[in-house]
Amino acid sequence: MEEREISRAVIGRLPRYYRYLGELLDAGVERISSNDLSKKMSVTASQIRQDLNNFGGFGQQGYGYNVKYLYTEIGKILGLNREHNMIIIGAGNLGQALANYASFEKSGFHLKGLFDVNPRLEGVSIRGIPVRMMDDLKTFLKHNDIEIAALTIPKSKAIEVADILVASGIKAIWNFAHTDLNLPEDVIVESVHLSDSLMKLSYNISRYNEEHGK
Ligand SMILES: NC(=O)c1ccc[n+]([C@@H]2O[C@H](COP(=O)([O-])OP(=O)(O)OC[C@H]3O[C@@H](n4cnc5c(N)ncnc54)[C@H](O)[C@@H]3O)[C@@H](O)[C@H]2O)c1
Repeated sequence: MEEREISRAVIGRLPRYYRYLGELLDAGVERISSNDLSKKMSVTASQIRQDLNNFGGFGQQGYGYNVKYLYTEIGKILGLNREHNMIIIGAGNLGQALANYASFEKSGFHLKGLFDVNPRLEGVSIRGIPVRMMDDLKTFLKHNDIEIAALTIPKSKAIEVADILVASGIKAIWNFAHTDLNLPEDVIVESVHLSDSLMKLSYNISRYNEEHGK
């Protein structure tokens, strides 16, 4: 496939296409028109055509899209055709919830370790993965090929711990701590703020109430 610069907005929509196409595949659907996909996803058909044309037009006029091909190609763009090993730093409420969510494995994200500073968590196992102490982190990273670290620790510790991770060779951080990490350019950071999503929900509730005179 031809390499092109794809806008961040389009990239941001790809996981959703990937999810829907995966469901269609599971349901045995081989082809889908942009109109049908549009109805399913509540996105305009022209948006779908525009987005998917970025990748050299997977669709054929009159035939619709080949679901498996599109799913595979979007998966490749999202890097899901490779396995990713990850660790979680901070085995508290959120860290344990992430560790318990087995579905990440289906997309090729393999949880290899959980780390914390709380000695009471040492030896606790989540889905067979023991919580290790931070003192063991450097040695663990030396002997295991880990690409991603999820940071689910208090904000006050995030910068210090991110620096340790980077010094130990981690190249990607999935940051849940509510703080910006100022890391070298070759370290990829994706920050997640569930509260942003909740605020969007709140905005939509207010808008709905206004429109309906409530
Ligand atoms: N981004 C989001 O959407 C979102 C949602 C919920 C929570 N959070 C954030 O995630 C973090 C964790 O939340 P939680 O509810 O799981 O808290 P928690 O207190 O249950 O867990 C935090 C864990 O981090 C450990 N820890 C503290 N310092 C550490 C260090 N230096 N190295 C390793 N582990 C360390 C603690 O011992 C504890 O087990 C907080 O910063 C919280 O604000 C973010």
